[in-house]
Amino acid sequence: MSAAPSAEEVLADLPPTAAVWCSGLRKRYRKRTAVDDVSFTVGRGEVLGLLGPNGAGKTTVIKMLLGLVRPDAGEVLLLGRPSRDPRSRAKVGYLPELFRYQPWLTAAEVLDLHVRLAGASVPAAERRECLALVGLADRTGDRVGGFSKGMQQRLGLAVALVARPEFVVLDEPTSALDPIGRADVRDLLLSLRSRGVAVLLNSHLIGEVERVCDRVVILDNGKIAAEGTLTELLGQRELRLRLDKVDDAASARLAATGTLTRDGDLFTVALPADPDSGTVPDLVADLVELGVRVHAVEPGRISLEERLLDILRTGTEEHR
Ligand SMILES: Nc1ncnc2c1ncn2[C@@H]1O[C@H](COP(=O)(O)OP(=O)(O)OP(=O)(O)O)[C@@H](O)[C@H]1O
Repeated sequence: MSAAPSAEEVLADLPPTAAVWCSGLRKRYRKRTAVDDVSFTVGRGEVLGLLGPNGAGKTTVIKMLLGLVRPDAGEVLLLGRPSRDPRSRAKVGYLPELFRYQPWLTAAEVLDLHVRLAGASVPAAERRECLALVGLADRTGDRVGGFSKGMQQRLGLAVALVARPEFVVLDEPTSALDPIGRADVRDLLLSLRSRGVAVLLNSHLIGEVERVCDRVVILDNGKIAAEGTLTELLGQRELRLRLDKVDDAASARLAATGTLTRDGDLFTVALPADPDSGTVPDLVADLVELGVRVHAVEPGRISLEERLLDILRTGTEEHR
């Protein structure tokens, strides 16, 4: 008869817990309520965007998740354990909003220091790769005191990523970066997600959040004003086409792509939730083939920025 599995083996067979689970988080500073009854989850491999105006409570939530601020009420599980447990904290990478590294250290030394602080063992080649990943390959031996703001932010990203985290928290990771740097961070986030690493992204650059996040939590006055996937928050993707010479066959072709509405020569097709890359070009090619004259084709869905402003304005009115 085989021996009964150990508790470790039983745990290893369970589905992985969420990267973060928090429930009923509250925090007051004197008379000011910074965070009021906030609950959400970040799944493994999920990129969650945390949005909201200045002072909404985003950084306070992040600090409570990481055990850096003690909540007045509520609970947090980080990688399945209490957030103060060093075993979970060792697997979390954090880029704080305000940070400053020791100016007398070189980039490579800053990374070495953080690897040691995390109690991790990361081979030198991997540490160098990490600096290369954030675009600092040729500055590894330079002192941080001589770095530009954007270079310091890149180093901060390397620090957050170097100890092979399972959950990464990035508080305004691109505020000092140039457009190429921002695009690099986007690619970085997508590659983390593909490796099953969960990411919590706090950014005022809403277009950036819209491009990379699977789900968004919007905070306002310390409370969750809205949350959901982009499709839940923004509605389905639409395609708007300005067409003429549309006969029955062309109408049928349009309707086969998604629910069709028409207003004169403006046709709107609600696209499937996850259209493949051929959906739109195939439709246009078929319409042309059917003799339709295609004057314009444009995506139609409100942007996350418009939706955010709408939610915050409505919230404010409800508040009055
Ligand atoms: N240590 C503190 N002492 C007193 N009040 C604080 C402290 N930290 C945060 N607050 C207050 O809590 C509220 C939320 O602040 P928080 O920094 O979490 O907002 P935020 O959403 O991250 O803002 P921003 O987008 O400007 O970074 C603010 O009213 C702030 O003044």
